[in-house]
Amino acid sequence: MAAAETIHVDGVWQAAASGAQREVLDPADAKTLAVVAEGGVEDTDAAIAAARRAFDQGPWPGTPVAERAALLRRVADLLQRDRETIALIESRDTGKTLEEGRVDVDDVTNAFRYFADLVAGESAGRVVDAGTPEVHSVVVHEPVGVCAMITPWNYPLLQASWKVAPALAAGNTFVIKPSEVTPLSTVHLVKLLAEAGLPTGVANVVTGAGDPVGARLSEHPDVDLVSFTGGLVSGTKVAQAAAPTVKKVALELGGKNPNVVFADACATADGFDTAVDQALNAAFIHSGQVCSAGARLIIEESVRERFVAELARRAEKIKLGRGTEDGVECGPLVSAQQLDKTEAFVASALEEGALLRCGGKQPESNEVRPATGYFYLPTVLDQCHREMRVVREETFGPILTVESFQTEDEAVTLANDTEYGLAGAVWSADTARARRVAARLRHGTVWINDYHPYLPQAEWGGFGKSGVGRELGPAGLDEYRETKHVYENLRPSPVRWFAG
Ligand SMILES: NC(=O)c1ccc[n+]([C@@H]2O[C@H](COP(=O)([O-])OP(=O)(O)OC[C@H]3O[C@@H](n4cnc5c(N)ncnc54)[C@H](O)[C@@H]3O)[C@@H](O)[C@H]2O)c1
Ligand SMILES: C[N+](C)(C)CC=O
Repeated sequence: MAAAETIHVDGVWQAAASGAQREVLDPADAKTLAVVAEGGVEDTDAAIAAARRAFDQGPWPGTPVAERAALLRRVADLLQRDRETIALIESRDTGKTLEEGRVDVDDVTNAFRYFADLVAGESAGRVVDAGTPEVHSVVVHEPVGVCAMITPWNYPLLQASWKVAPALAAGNTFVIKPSEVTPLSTVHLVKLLAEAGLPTGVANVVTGAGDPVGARLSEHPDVDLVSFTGGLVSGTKVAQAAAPTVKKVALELGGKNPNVVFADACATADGFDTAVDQALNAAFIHSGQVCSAGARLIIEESVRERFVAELARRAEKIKLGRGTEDGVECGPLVSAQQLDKTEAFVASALEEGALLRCGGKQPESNEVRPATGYFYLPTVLDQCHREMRVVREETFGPILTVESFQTEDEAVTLANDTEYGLAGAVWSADTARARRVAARLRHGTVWINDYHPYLPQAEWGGFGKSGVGRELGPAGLDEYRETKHVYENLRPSPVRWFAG
């Protein structure tokens, strides 16, 4: 496979039909990391046609479930074999630390193993009691068909695996379009699928821009389902483009996620230490470029000053640098665009009256800011309120805003005061209160006394404008299946509805 042959159609790695290429940049120094094919409509149509043929005429949809599960387990083994290679690709492409890259590979592996076990453990269908022994009635699941998958740059392989693993488990074929910013690990995954023995044409990849590649996938009549993970603006366009063909649409969009801390969680030294540490983890892991980032700290007023002072002290000590270097805790932002966006959010927050507690600029030291890398200091903005743009919109950068409350009702109102509804957390030493608040939060995932864990067995997705549908868990498999009722009359006879 030559450098720019990153389009995979019908088992063949190839360059873009137009010959166009794109440079993928290393966000730590803005230098070229790789050159990939810049696919267009022609490449996308060819990939869809291959996936269509593989679904309509190929063996995969009819492959016994046990064999599909076995293939998924082989992919999991290959992912673990290549763990260091993939972690390095992911770290250099996204800027995240090598250790975060390793965790991603393990989570991806677990997703493949989970969906293998899930389908392998299912019964072939659900027998329905039709009320008479003369009828055999059964509800079965079948693959949806050709799936289009569009993924973001922050967790390229992880978000791909939450689509690819259930889609294959269910017997679908697919075309995947990774983010043009970070396409490299998806290309590697598709190579592993071939190595594991997936039939030709089942897995196709087109590297290229959202428009035209993602747009074409969304509108194409031969695509039966489009599963998108990314921002609200692009997700809305995908839904609009998909509507005329009434294909299934799954959207995993952004969040503006509250991290609610009650004073009782901070009553002991250990409790205080844990809540501060986890607030840092919530907001700044992967430089805040996480859909579920706890970017809004909503804290009980009585502990606000002590909590925020300690938080800012620790945030200032976060070690920035190239994600592959030992000891580095936060890498750069992924692109110049993300850096510009972060700077603009901080500037608008300060204009609107926020109090800067730390950060608020790029690091000055060359040691942590090599050449033109896209680094930005972890930033804490105190005295924020709901009218501020930085509180309402997803910043997707290393910015933590602080709001405070006096009562439980006020905490819940603030936490739900967002058009999104992806994730959030509540910290309290009072179990009854923590559960009461969790029950009132309008978010797809709620953590009590924790932040960020997700499990392949548990559905992931959002309320409100955080999306439509769920990934992971049994519902994450059902996204990729049609449900069919087969009603078999064992003693057919005339119904005589018509006399003649
Ligand atoms: N809910 C989740 O699980 C989850 C997970 C990760 C990221 N995200 C969200 O993703 C966003 C960050 O990722 P991003 O900046 O890559 O998002 P993005 O919306 O800019 O891009 C996502 C993908 O959509 C493609 N795209 C862009 N325009 C398109 C169009 N018109 N038609 C079809 N596809 C198009 C892009 O090329 C990319 O592959 C954040 O909002 C984040 O919250 C959500
Ligand atoms: C879904 N998650 C948390 C892995 C990545 C979100 O950006």
